Amino acid sequence: MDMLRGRLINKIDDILAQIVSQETPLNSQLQIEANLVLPQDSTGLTRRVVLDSIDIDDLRHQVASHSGSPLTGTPYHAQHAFNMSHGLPSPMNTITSESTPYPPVEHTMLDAPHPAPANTLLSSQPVLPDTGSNANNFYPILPAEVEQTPPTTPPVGGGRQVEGDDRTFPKRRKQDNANSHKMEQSTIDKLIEGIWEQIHNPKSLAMGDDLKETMQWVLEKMSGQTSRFATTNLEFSNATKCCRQITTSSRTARAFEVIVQAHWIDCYNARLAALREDRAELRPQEHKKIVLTEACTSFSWSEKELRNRMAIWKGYREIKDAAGWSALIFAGPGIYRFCKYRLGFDEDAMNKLRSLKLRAEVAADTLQPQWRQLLSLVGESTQIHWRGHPHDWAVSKKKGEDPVPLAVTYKKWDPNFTYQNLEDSVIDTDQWGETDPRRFEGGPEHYCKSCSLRQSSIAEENECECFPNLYSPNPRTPTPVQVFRTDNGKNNGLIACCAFERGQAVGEFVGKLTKGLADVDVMQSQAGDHEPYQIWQGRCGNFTRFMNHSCASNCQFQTFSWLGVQRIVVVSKGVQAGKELTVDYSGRYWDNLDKVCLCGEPCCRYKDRRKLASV
Ligand SMILES: C[S@@+](CC[C@H](N)C(=O)[O-])C[C@H]1O[C@@H](n2cnc3c(N)ncnc32)[C@H](O)[C@@H]1O
Repeated sequence: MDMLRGRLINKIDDILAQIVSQETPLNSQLQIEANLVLPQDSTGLTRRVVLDSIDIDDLRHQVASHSGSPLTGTPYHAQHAFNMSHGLPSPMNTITSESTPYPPVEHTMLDAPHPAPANTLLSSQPVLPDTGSNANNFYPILPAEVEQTPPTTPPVGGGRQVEGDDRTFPKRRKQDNANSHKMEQSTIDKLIEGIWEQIHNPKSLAMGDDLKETMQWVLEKMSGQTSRFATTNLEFSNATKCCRQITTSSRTARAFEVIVQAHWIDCYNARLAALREDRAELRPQEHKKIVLTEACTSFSWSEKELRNRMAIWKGYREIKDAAGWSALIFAGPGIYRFCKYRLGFDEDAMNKLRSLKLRAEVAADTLQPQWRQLLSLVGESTQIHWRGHPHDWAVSKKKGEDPVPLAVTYKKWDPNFTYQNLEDSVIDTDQWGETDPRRFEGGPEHYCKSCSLRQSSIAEENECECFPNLYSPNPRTPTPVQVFRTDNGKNNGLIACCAFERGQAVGEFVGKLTKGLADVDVMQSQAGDHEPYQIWQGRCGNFTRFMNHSCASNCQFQTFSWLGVQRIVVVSKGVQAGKELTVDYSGRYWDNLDKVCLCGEPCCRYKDRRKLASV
């Protein structure tokens, strides 16, 4: 029954999502029927059973009033629990095919305090029309489907400079019909994205507390409560902490469960193989029967019950064999459904999982190394394999290809390459002393220049939610991105492990705050009418340093002010999980740069540089 119910729910959910996104006349009804087809040797009749009828307008109204609609890409199943009984939805500088990334050109400090903006990366500048520096030169970001090739920025100064745009950043998509024909993510893609989310969530695996300790802790927290339900602020906060604690411990327990169950399948197979050798006189079916009986006795389950569970556990083992232990451990509750119904459990899915294996291990080892301790339960090595910062490794999208230490990927240009990962920009005190060149003048109160709401580092006082994943009083969680080896001559690039919704911040362009650099890649910016500054990422910064240029980029640089300090934010224009994250470096970057663009887009503006130079 469970399986039937699951299949029906999925089917009906999909139909409902389609209907809601289509035009239907007012007062349309969706009638749900089933046909009971009796065998020919019986009556030969088909009996129609009307199960229920749904008012489409009501349905559409409910979906629209819901905070996340299926049209925004949130899994429909997660939003509406369909009640079956009631029927209503409750690199560079040479013209070659291979570019050199961040060439080991010695950077020169210019004497002039306001250096010529040579070779600067300009954020979002390419989307500006060629009409000078007037603030009204607004080139709007259109929805992805209708976005046009932006006009080329005229040559200004040198090249290799990027800038942040202080106008608009991509807004979250309206819940209109623009997405109505969007394909739903496949089950495997949902599972994979779930794995990435869990790996990048520092709270997903708590180690060391056993259940008894957790219960004791919960009881202590609850002891002073005035009623069974938390009513005061403190009581509610305690209840929330208890709930979080239990949820985290049960997630850990769940990880224990899946690895032990997957391992048990290997034990079962080993026992079967041993029996085949010891009792060669028996037929294969008899060997199987003996082992099943042994297992049923120990589990105290019927054979049917055991077989049902084994079917799911075999799924866990298949996932472990394809994607490795780390993916299995971080898969989360979605894995049960995936294995139970084996929806999309095909060769294509298995190949996706195989190419995920080493990438997931790097992320798990560097972000949540305690995951390895769980492996002692199944006799596997608990040795951490990939050490350091997650972005100290350049991973491969191809299955079986080992991640490479970042420094190795720059060896041919710079044998001594090092990169220091920074959370926040650092001030080049030789240039700026202790003064942050990004700071605007102002009082203790800060209001967002974009949404006009109050910004504060105190949770209760902050109202600005422009980029909550970067700027909010809550601690930041690691961004689900990886540095990867590109296969078209661009050396490294940045890959999105999870989707980034349009308008969502991917990360802040973080590096050394300096000035006067020439002939190296820099971000050029200016806070108000203060002296311009540069952000240099040559040897220190964050993952934004690895974003390649595309003439049809899926992200853009934007200036944003948080607590009176200007930031350069990489904002998504809508990026799917598994895609390379790209920005448009702009004409100013490419000017005088003897490299060709390898973005491969039909609208590429910098692919034929030889031709340009001869004009
Ligand atoms: C900010 S770095 C990006 C990361 C770089 N690919 C790496 O491996 O370090 C910029 C350099 O990457 C390379 N690059 C980025 N986008 C490119 C493109 N579309 N075509 C060719 N090379 C590109 C160029 O060498 C460029 O100077």
